[in-house]
Amino acid sequence: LDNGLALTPPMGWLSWERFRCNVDCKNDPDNCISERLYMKMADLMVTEGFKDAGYEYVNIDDCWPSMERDSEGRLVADPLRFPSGIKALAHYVHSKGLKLGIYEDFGSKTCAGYPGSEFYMETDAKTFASWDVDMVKFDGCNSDPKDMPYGYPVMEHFLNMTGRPILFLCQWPGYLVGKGVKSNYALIAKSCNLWRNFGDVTDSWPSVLGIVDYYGNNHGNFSYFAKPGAWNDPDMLVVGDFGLSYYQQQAQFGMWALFAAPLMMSVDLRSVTPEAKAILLNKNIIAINQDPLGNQAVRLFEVPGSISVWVKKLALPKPGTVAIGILNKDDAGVPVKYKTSFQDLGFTNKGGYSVTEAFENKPMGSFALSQAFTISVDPTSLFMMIAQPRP
Ligand SMILES: OC[C@@H]1[C@H](O)[C@H](O)[C@@H](O)CN1C(=S)Nc1ccc(F)cc1
Repeated sequence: LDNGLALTPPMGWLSWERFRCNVDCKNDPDNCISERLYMKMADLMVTEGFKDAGYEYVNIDDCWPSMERDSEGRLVADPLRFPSGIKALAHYVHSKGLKLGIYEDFGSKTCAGYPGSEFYMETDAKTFASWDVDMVKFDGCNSDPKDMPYGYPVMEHFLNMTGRPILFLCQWPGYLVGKGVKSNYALIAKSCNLWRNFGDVTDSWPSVLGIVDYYGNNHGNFSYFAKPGAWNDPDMLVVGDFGLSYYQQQAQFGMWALFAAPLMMSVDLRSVTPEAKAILLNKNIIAINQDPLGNQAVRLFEVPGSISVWVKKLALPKPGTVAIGILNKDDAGVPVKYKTSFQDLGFTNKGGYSVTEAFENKPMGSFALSQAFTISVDPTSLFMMIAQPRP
């Protein structure tokens, strides 16, 4: 969507995967969906260095509103859980130099059964702008997927008419998967700054691999529609949660960097471990994700159940630079040894490449174009290197 926003993939924090629809503030005040939770996470994004690393959105998801709209048909935040209101919360988040995201749904109700935006899109767009909200995630539950190619552009129009720059996250293509309705990615990229095109991530390695496979298969060639202002969204990061091993957390972070995905953490920043924090703050990997060229990685090939090789073109530190990821899905004990050369990978720079391992920023030396080299990739891990063309 050409609204001047998201020129690089958005970065931030989103409550859903880690906090879900916990509305029991009476018995669980520290973890329920409330203004206190978002204010706390905003505070920690600043004090723990996430803001400095580029994370800027603090996003509310489902379950925030009252079950009833007001007499003017406007959405109202739950008064017990958001007593100050969304506008005050937005101002608090802005006072920290961050941005606030909110959630609604194209249908009659949200996925969790809260009031949806159907028949209220103009009202809701105006309400969000009046609250100084910076991003809207527009879900697709309880709606007819056939209406989405008409409805999502209309919501974008209403948001645009408010005159406030608001990042628009569409769930549109994700609801067309398996419905026999082909996604029109040209129209989607014209109407949305980012779009979820597959199922919800959960806190598990199989869930992450399912998304990786979908992106590798690239049905409808959606990866070619990624560009500044328009991004494929493989859903949240679960780095720092419970289900992934250290190396699997590193692998998700690296793969999302290669996807040019929004980097939306869904983690309790009050208890994130130093290891998980180091992954989330890895400057080298964030630079791959935020590269100004806005190219999304494609999978060159895959050995089923074993390694797959992914390439993302970069503009920095100089044109011709590429990030190369080698993902090993194999969980049978020993590392997989992968022998190749830049020529075998389809590269052509006559001077060869100088290579750095990306996670630890360790120089690997220079390789002539046809020079063979072997990479050892540990089980359920990602090896990531940056290759710069040599003159
Ligand atoms: O309720 C909101 C929640 C989150 O916003 C996700 O990111 C969205 O993809 C939608 N969503 C959920 S749980 N959607 C959903 C997930 C599984 C299901 F069987 C029915 C609905």
